[in-house]
Amino acid sequence: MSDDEADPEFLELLRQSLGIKPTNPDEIPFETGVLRDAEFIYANSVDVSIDMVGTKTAARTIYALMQARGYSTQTWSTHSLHPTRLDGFSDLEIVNFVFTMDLLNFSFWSELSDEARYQVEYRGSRWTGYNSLVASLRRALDAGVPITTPRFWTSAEATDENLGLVFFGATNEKIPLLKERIDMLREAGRVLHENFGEPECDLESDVVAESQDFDDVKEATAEETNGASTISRSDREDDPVSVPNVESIPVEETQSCTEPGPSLNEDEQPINTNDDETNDSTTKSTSEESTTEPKSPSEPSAPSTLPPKPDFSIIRLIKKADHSAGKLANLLAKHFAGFRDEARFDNRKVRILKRAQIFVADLWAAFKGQGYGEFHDIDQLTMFADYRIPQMLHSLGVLNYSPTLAYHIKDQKLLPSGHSWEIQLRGCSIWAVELIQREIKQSHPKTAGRVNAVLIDFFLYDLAKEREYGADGGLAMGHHRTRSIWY
Ligand SMILES: Nc1nc2c(c(CN[C@H]3C=C[C@H](O)[C@@H]3O)cn2[C@@H]2O[C@H](COP(=O)(O)O)[C@@H](O)[C@H]2O)c(=O)[nH]1
Repeated sequence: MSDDEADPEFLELLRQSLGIKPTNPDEIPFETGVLRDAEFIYANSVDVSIDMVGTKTAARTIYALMQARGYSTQTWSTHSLHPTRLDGFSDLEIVNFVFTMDLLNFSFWSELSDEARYQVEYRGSRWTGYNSLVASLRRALDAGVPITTPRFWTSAEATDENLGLVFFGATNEKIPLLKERIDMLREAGRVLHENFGEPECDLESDVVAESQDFDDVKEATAEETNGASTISRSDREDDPVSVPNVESIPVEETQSCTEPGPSLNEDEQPINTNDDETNDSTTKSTSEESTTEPKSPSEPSAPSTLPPKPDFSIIRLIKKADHSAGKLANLLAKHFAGFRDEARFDNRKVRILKRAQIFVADLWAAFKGQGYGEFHDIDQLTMFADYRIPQMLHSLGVLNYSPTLAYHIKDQKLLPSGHSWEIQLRGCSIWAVELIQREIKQSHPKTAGRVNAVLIDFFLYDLAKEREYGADGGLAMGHHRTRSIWY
């Protein structure tokens, strides 16, 4: 423990002397502390500052654009690669997909040219950046590889070679930090199994409890599913929401406690590919990332076995959070080293929690604030401090850099993870989005409850993608280059 952190024993003594109830060390707080730490970083930053006039102007621009586009949680599902019920995913599959995606949602930038950089071929297009990850997960599922099933990550079949094939690219560049991604999957698989694994193989009671708890999702999505023209898999037994009663679960599944075998379960068929990916509002921004000329698929032969049992460990983790966004982010940071995105700044520990928070936010958006996505304190989440939003905020005139930092970024020099500049960029971005949010709410009081840091962040990310290569309103400067598992 360092000088700047309070001695927990001393704090406990102080609480006792003041007659305050002792705290339970196992209790997970509802507050993340990210916003408080961001304000501290902002107040002590010397190379990054926030332009107050720029912030007000940006707030006006962002509000106007969000209004004009009807930007909301619904927008998330219009991203052509994101999993949806209309695309045949069950709720369990969406939860597991989103978790896997945000477990690996980091470091996609390349030092190579646009042509030579890592790209994933999927559905006749080549995908880069974040989309390359989502495409590789979709491609693996299509091929029958249970890449989003936690139990698979620690199975004998999930060798380095097989996991490497999941992220197979169309160019000579590999996905950045491949080894770290594989380690991340294995660590998460182990932690989920140890802390949120099946209680004595009692799948039945779990499924019943989960289906009762989340009945509202069932209702909310029934309409959507009924109207779907694509093949729906909502009657799958691995879906706790759409399973009306436990009797519909095949006997082998409720009784089996054995580790997943190599056979392909009929009910875990690869996801049906929906070829219609063009009629959505975000297709433009996402397809801009893919090359125009479709290449012939040169997909690798990947492991094609699926576990016989559904894996509810992530759902159990979510349920532990009692519908609190802060608690869920804290649970992730507590249990998984790979989600513990913290740093030191000015001799103090600061929490940033980019991927833990974006997981909660993606759940919220994927389930439109209901069922697994219902969080009563979603507004306490901050923006997700990565390398795209600072770039966008700088381009909008919100963030200013000292000349040395500005040249460093412009010259595309590496910025080591944990460097003071990096923490300033991340912390000031969080605080800037908080100020933008306050400005919008102050100018438009009726938006309270409909605009928050999550939506502003998602919007800014989408805008950054739109403007990445655009001649008009293009991004003023490149992004900072930190090779990191945190974002
Ligand atoms: N702050 C923030 N950072 C985000 C995202 C997303 C994608 N979220 C989806 C969900 C809702 C949105 O509408 C998006 O469709 C990825 N990233 C981060 O960007 C970087 C990759 O960038 P590039 O190489 O250009 O793809 C990398 O650090 C990655 O972790 C976001 O939303 N917010």
